[in-house]
Amino acid sequence: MSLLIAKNIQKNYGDLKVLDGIDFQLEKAKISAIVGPSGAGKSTLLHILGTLDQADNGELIFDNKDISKLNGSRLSNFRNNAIGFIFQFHNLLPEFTAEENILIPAYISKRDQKESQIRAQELMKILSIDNRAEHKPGQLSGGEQQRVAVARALMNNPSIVFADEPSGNLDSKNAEELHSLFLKLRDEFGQAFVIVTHNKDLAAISDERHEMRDGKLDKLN
Ligand SMILES: Nc1ncnc2c1ncn2[C@@H]1O[C@H](COP(=O)(O)OP(=O)(O)OP(=O)(O)O)[C@@H](O)[C@H]1O
Repeated sequence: MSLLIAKNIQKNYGDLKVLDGIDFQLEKAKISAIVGPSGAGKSTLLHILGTLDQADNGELIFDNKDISKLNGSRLSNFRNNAIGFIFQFHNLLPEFTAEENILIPAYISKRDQKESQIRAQELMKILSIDNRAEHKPGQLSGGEQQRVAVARALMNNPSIVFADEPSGNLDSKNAEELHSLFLKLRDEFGQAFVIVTHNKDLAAISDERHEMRDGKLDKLN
């Protein structure tokens, strides 16, 4: 059964037809890469699939549930519990420690504090940042900051993590480490990812690749 099914997603910005009837599916424990030229609409699609933005038309079915019509607090509750996000620039809060940043989604969802702390500590171990828990983002390397952002994305145990150019701001060694981490999370925890990327290595290790071009999404071999 598919975790996510998107049907006939359409999005225009004024006269600009950015998404022209996109169909997309994602299974559990799969990494799906979306590639394509700059301005093709990759981020727009990712934001719509991740419910950060709304399509003009189309259907979004998450875990067998039609979420296309959700809005307001029901949509934000759904998003905060079912979806994780990783961006190119990690968007960590500079005044908070690594651990506090990781805990933010749990605070928002009012999850049990003790259990959340245990989960945050487990995630920091898995991501090899447990010795950085008390550091603020400014005291962390770029690779460590991005791993904190990955832990934050995983905090509420999302069905799907959406990542927009997650290694776009990393040097090749840190990028490679991050990519290995995605594979580990897929293999050990069945985590599913949708990743927009220009990074050829990341596209190559993904389970499937799609190309955005002229408003359409094509599956590549
Ligand atoms: N809020 C908006 N209002 C108007 N136009 C927008 C908006 N967001 C994106 N666009 C336009 O939609 C098109 C697709 O943008 P998008 O960011 O999705 O492309 P992309 O494939 O992710 O590009 P890149 O690889 O450069 O990040 C672009 O022409 C962009 O200028």
